[in-house]
Parts: sequence; structure tokens; C-alpha cells
Amino acid sequence: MKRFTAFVTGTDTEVGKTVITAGLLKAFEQQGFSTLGLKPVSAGCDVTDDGLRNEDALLLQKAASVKAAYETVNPVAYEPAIAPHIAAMENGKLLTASGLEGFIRGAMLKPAQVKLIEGAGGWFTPLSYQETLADLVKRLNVPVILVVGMRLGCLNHALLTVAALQTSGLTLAGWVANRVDPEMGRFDENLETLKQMVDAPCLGVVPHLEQASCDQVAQYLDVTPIISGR
Ligand SMILES: Nc1ncnc2c1ncn2[C@@H]1O[C@H](COP(=O)(O)OP(=O)(O)OP(=O)(O)O)[C@@H](O)[C@H]1O
Ligand SMILES: C[C@H](N)[C@H](N)CCCCCC(=O)O
Ligand SMILES: [Mg+2]
Repeated sequence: MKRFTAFVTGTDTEVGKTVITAGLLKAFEQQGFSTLGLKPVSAGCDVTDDGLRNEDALLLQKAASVKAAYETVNPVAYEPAIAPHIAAMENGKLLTASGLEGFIRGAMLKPAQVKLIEGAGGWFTPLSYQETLADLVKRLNVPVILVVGMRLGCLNHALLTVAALQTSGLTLAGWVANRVDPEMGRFDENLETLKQMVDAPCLGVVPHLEQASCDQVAQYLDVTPIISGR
């Protein structure tokens, strides 16, 4: 593998997509690849002197080895931490898959070998009443990495997501089990269920960490199945 671009989705919002995306950027960098992380649309920003700033985008910008302007990493930003299409409508804007695709294609000109694009929420997060983030991924036609937030209910969410992306003709490049709920009962059995039922490499099982920093998370990730194309 010389170059790799993927869209990172999750079984829900707050399942660790950002933390795992940042960890994956570090893991690829440790294997000798230059990296870039993108968060094309964010909802949930601080108002700063520089403009709206989103925590996810700032973390991905910092975790990447190739430096990029904030507006390249996060071209569309809304202040309230709500569903992005609602934030857009409140701003009198229309989010479209083609518009976001344009921003991403621009960012793709950056000279990074590995580019990871974090979504917002889960697979079918709406962009408008007409489109979802899935429509953006279809346009980009890139493989998907799924972050499974390990908690009760995640099996159904994971299997629905895999079915939906495959129905769109997209490929699951791998998935990560992220232990967001340290109290989850029968963790091993749930993990085994995913291993048996999801037909893609497991890129890591990340424990519940005191400080989920990208360097720490990277220790639990294995990107070699992607690098070797297995
Ligand atoms: N393995 C972990 N151990 C401990 N805390 C974690 C772990 N993974 C994620 N978290 C924490 O859970 C919260 C949600 O994680 P994160 O922001 O990465 O989710 P997300 O899926 O990107 O959410 P969003 O849909 O808002 O983008 C954060 O506070 C993060 O630090
Ligand atoms: C605000 C939150 N943290 C995310 N940025 C957006 C989550 C969108 C969820 C949409 C839905 O209800 O499925
Ligand atoms: Mg996030």
C-alpha cells in the first residue's frame, strides 16, 4: 500500500470516532506514512477570535503529520452540538454531499499518504431531508472504517452499518472495538460475536482509558491488515 483514504464512521455519536481516528493517524505514522485527518462537517464549536473551532477537528489537525489550515480540516462548522442538518438549516444553509465532496477533493491535494475522514454521528446522519453522510461516502467512493462503541446495543448498530454500506457498494476496510462502557457485560462474548459476524479485519480492541490520547490509543491499533491489503 502506498496511499490510503478512508471514511471513519461509528455505531453512533460519542463512540470514539475522533479518538480512534487520531490513534489510527498515529499508528500509520509509526509505520512510516504521512497522514492527514479531516472533519468535513462539525456541529458543536467554540466561538474563538479565529472563528468557530471544533474539538474533533483540532484533535485531528494536531494528530496529523501533514500540517493543514483549520479550514482545510474542517470547512463546515456550526456552533450548536446538534444534528448538523438542523444546525445548517438554523443558519439558513443547505448541507449537500456534493458541496462537502468539493471541500474534501480540495483537501485531497495535500501530500499525505494516509487520509482519514471522520463523519459526524453514525452512518445515516442526515445532511438535509434529502441526503445523508452515506451519500457523501458514495460520491467519494472510499473504503470505510467502523468504530464500534462497545456497549449494549452495539451489535445491532454495527451489523446495520455494515449492511448499509455494503448495499451502497462500499467496502469495509476494518473495524475497531472501542470500550466506551467499561461496565459492559459479557464483553468477550460480544467481541467474539462481532469477530464472527463482521467480514473485515479487526484493527484493534481499545480498552477504556483514563486519558484516551492518540499515542495511547495507537498502542492498541494494528494497521498492518490495511497496509498489507489483507
Ligand atoms: N477508549 C476510551 N476510553 C476512555 N474514553 C474514551 C474512549 N474512547 C472515547 N472516549 C471518550 O468518549 C468521548 C466520545 O469520544 P469521541 O469524541 O471520540 O466520539 P465521537 O464518536 O467522535 O463523537 P462525535 O459523533 O461527536 O464525533 C470523549 O470524551 C472521549 O475522550
Ligand atoms: C453533536 C454531536 N456530537 C455530533 N457532532 C453530531 C451527531 C449527529 C447525530 C444525528 C442523529 O441523531 O443520528
Ligand atoms: Mg468525533
